[in-house]
Amino acid sequence: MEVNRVQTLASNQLKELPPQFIRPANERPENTKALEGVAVPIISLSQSHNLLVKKITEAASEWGFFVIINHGISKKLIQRVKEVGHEFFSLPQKEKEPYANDPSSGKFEGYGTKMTKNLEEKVEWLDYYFHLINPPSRVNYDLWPKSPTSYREVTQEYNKEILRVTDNILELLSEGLALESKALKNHLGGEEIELEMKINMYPPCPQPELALGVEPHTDMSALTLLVPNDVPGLQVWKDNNWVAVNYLQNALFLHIGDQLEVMSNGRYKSVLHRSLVNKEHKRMSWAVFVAPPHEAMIGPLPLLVNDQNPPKFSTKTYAEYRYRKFNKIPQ
Ligand SMILES: O=C(O)CCC(=O)C(=O)O
Ligand SMILES: [Fe+2]
Repeated sequence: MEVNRVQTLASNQLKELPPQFIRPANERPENTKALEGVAVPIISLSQSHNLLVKKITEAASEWGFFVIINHGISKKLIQRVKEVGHEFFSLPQKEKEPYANDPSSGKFEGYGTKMTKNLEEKVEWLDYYFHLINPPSRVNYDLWPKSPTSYREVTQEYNKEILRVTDNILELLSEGLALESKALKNHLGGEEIELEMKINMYPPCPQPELALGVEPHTDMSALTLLVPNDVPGLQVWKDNNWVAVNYLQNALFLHIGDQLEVMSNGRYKSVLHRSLVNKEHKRMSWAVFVAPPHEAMIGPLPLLVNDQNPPKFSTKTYAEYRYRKFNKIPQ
């Protein structure tokens, strides 16, 4: 199947944005500017435990988003993750196409570009690469880029490090709900917890004020840990405004996703976010989605509901949740 890649379109020195990328007026960045002078929470993981629990719990409840520093993942490793992703997308087009995914037939992993079925529906200005990275027993390494050759080793090492940080964050978030520290991780499948890598590639865009990189959405994961390149673009929704997230070298941008909002019965907020694109510069970001196995039953945790706090969300398998979200069926 022939897919028009955004990267290919962008390489044609377009002066104008093709119509399928032009957002309705009320969605355009030029009409929905981010609020100036608001800073997102930045949290150091190396501070006193009690203070850390308090800060993370507050940020997860009020923002559903925070920036993590002093997380212990080396600058060098983050740099290498970015380099191997960058190298893959720099390959000639014909070397990338064999990795093409096909979401319409359930093949989500691989190299992808969203397409429209009708002209009303607008598309996003990006290509991506999506694949499972954890647990190792479920990973199909044939679906990972084979070029550059260091891709696999670097990504496996990053998986280990992200798992370690995830464990730490889930413990702090459990404590913030007055739960036993392993509670959230256990409900997310314990050692079967799934991590998925999505590399987002946003080529320079001729009219960025009319387009979106990714449209406003909440992640369906439990958590998402993201590192961008140094081109700004991520914005989070807070108190009825968009707030731009500044680049911070070596930091991890943490999003609370839908599954943690459900499990916490709404105490933690799944953050609405979007990304903008840039006229001169290519933007890239590396998102790791942390999610339960598809067969896991996810609902408000029993210890968090009672007569005064009835469940705000229904309980269903993660597979069912995903199916509904993809097909825009109310949960
Ligand atoms: O590129 C970004 O900063 C955000 C990407 C994103 O939200 C996603 O892939 O779910
Ligand atoms: Fe997202």
